[in-house]
Amino acid sequence: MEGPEDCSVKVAVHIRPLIGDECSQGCQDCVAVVPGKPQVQVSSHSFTFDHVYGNKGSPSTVMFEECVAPLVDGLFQGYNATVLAYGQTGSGKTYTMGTGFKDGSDTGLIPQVMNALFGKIETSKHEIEFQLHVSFIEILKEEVRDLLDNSPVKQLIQIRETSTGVITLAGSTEVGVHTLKEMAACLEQGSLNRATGSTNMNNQSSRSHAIFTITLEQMRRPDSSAKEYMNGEFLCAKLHLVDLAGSERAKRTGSDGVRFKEGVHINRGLLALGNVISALGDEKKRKDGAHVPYRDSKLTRLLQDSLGGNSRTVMIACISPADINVEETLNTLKYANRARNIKNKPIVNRDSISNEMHKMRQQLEYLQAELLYARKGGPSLNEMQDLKERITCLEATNEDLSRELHEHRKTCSAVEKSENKSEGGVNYPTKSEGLKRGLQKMDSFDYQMGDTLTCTNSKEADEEVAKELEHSLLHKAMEKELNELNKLLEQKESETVAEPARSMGVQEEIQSIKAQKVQLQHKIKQEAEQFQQWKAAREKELVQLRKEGRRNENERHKLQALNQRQKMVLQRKMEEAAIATKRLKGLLEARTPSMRDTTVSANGNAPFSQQWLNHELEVTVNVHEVRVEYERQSQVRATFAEELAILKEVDDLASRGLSPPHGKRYSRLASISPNARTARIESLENMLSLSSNTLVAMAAQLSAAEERDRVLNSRGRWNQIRTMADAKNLLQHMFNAAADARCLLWEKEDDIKEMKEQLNELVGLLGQSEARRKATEKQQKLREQTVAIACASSPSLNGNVKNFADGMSCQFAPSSLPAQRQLNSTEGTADGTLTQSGALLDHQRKMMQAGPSSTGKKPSLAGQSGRWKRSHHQWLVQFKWKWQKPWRLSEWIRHSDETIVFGQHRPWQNISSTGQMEVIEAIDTPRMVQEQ
Ligand SMILES: Nc1ncnc2c1ncn2[C@@H]1O[C@H](COP(=O)(O)OP(=O)(O)OP(=O)(O)O)[C@@H](O)[C@H]1O
Repeated sequence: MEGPEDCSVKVAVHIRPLIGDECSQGCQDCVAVVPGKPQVQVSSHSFTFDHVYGNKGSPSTVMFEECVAPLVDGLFQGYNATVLAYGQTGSGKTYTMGTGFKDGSDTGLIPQVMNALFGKIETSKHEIEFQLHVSFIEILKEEVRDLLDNSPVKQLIQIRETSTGVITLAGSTEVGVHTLKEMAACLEQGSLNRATGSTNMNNQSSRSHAIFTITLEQMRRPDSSAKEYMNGEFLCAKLHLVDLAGSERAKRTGSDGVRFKEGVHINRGLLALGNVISALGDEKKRKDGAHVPYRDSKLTRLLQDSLGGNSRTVMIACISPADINVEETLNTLKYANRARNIKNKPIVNRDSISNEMHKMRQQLEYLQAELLYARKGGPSLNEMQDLKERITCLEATNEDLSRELHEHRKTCSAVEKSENKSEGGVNYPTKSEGLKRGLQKMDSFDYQMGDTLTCTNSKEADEEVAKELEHSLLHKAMEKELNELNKLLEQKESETVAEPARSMGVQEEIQSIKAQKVQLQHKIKQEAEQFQQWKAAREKELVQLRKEGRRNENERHKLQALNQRQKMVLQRKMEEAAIATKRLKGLLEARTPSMRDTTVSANGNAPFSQQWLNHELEVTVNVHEVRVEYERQSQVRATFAEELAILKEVDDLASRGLSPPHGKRYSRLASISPNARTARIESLENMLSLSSNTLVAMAAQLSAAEERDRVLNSRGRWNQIRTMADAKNLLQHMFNAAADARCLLWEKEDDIKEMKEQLNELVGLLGQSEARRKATEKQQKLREQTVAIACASSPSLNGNVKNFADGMSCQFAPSSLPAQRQLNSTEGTADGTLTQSGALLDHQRKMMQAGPSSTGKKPSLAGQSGRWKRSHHQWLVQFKWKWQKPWRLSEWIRHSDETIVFGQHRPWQNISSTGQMEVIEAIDTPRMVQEQ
């Protein structure tokens, strides 16, 4: 073992772009990178790391060269190394590491590591003998699984501890690999075997920690001169490439139901790393085991070995830039920031025993070879040495030539590419022409669809004017021609009168002129008809357009109103959320009273320790409030975003002259006019950006609360209680608070129960009222028919019967009252069936008995009917009030009985029932009256 080297964990943040789901949810990019600096800004928080990639930080393509390539170099010097990807689900860990490796794709760090590794081996294989092994395991819940196990029945790997305290994995496959292809096959096989599931944020979510370990053994060839980086004979180093499980709060992933059990473990990414970090950073905590998250402490140690300790470690903190994920992003960044403070102690691994064995093995080989040649009488050892040197020389030449060839090929392909590029350049005008055409098409489409109100579309108006002009010119021309023919005819006719001798030739001319005249008249008529037809069609078209225009206009107004209403509601909600967030911020930033201080404060308030407890409870409730609000707002935003996505899709299709496909998704939004669509898109975009700021602010406070909670928990929230008396005091206080809360909860639940019952009754009443309305309508129709028949048979009765019928309908038809008033006025429960309103009546009876009405007078049912004539709403209010203040029950009943206006008989109850009246009563007479 060589001397220690101090090395802190390097942290690089990788910001992936917004992905499909986030874009369709209307998420905004809320992560900014300070230009030219490895600094990330989210909301008002700013973090500095060793590197920042993506989102206009350094390009992701240089991540390998800057962060991982030095570790690969170190591997050849015998240093263990670890690269671990950390972050919430869907933040790009698997993508960054390449542990979802398929079909030889070389995106991701691991494929690049493999390339670099074999590249380096290739250049020094003549000096050094290399052996490579890989293992690929995943830790899912508490189990370690071998991803390279090909057997049909897979055995779980046992974690064992040797007598020297080294943690080993019994039964994990270590595959010896010789080529890049073989190593890639292992990565691919393991990637396919990984446990994946679907979460709200990632369809293909890896639900476990995956550790791909490359073990590199190096033995210097006896004749090697490669001393510059290999002091000893034998080196062994491991490179752990770790893709941790998502670090998010389990609830947000939505991995519930069947996946609940695993959901409990989702935080393990965070916990395991947290454990390692605290274990590495704080010896004391490691000893008392306060941070061991796994039941199996060996598992924790395995992770510690893999994730840090004596290796050079780079942590890539993967984050999503979407505002919807801002809380987890902030948590990740805070975590990553803490990881930078961890100091590891990388060491060069030299195994002295293997070193010795290797030397002896080589010696043995040498002696065996010598013996063989001596027996066969082959070339002497010196000759052999010469031959070997020649071979080495030839191999070196070969290598030089290969390198040259490689360089040459590279140059050729670069030239080819640039040629292709320049050829491709020829296409640009074509492409841009296509784009131009598309734009033109869009323009003309908008132009046509732009305003369908009237013929204000200037093109159509121009056409119309031209057509009318053409018609009038033609008409005038033909009229002129007709006039001329008439004149000519007159002239010819007068000629025949003046000179009858010439009449024979003139008569022919006259006939011809007359024929021409008839033809022309026919043409004029035809043209006039055609014009009229065109005009009628145009009128019809205009009427249609006006109708459509009016419909569009209505729709536009409606949408405008909807936009405004939604915006107002959203603004109000945002304001409420902002107030809650501000309150939470205040609470989080407030100086909390010390829990240890049990003295009573100077102003006579509760002891500081109790104030502390109250404060903590308030923070908890506020955090809950903000979180609930946050979830709600996110949902609202998702709805807006979905609508926006559909509208944009429809817009895009329309711009290409296509109509949206049939289906539920489009049915509601496809038919709105282009103008209304544009306005709605604008409004939705506005609302989305409005909600984004509030969401980010809320998430920032939630993250701060989580951080505060973490700090409190790590300090041991209750550690400050030192004496039993303090504990008892606080316990009593807590008990009181819990009891108060429970009582309040009981009251609220009781209220809810009451309200539900009352709601059911109201629904029942509404149903009855509706049935009555229908029956009365039927009656009204019947009556009208009777009146009509009567009028028809005796016209003299007409006026009287009609007045009588009108009078009756005004008097009796409940439908003449608005529905709400019917419900609130008299019929109410008194008209309802006893079965449906039984509970309420029972209750009422009980109250009657309990109250001063039990003075001996048996309340009449008619009296009860009067009680129910009170507004139901009033009754509800009093009923609720009574339950909230039970001690005022008797007072309320007395008051209630005194003020009740007892029922007045309905006028129709006294009317002698004949004819139609009987029918009305049969339907309208309240059951209460029937009971009576
Ligand atoms: N840099 C990137 N560029 C483009 N797409 C990316 C990038 N990083 C991740 N993605 C995409 O984001 C999605 C989620 O990525 P990935 O599966 O790597 O997340 P993860 O952090 O490993 O999630 P989990 O913890 O759930 O396994 C994938 O569809 C992936 O293709």
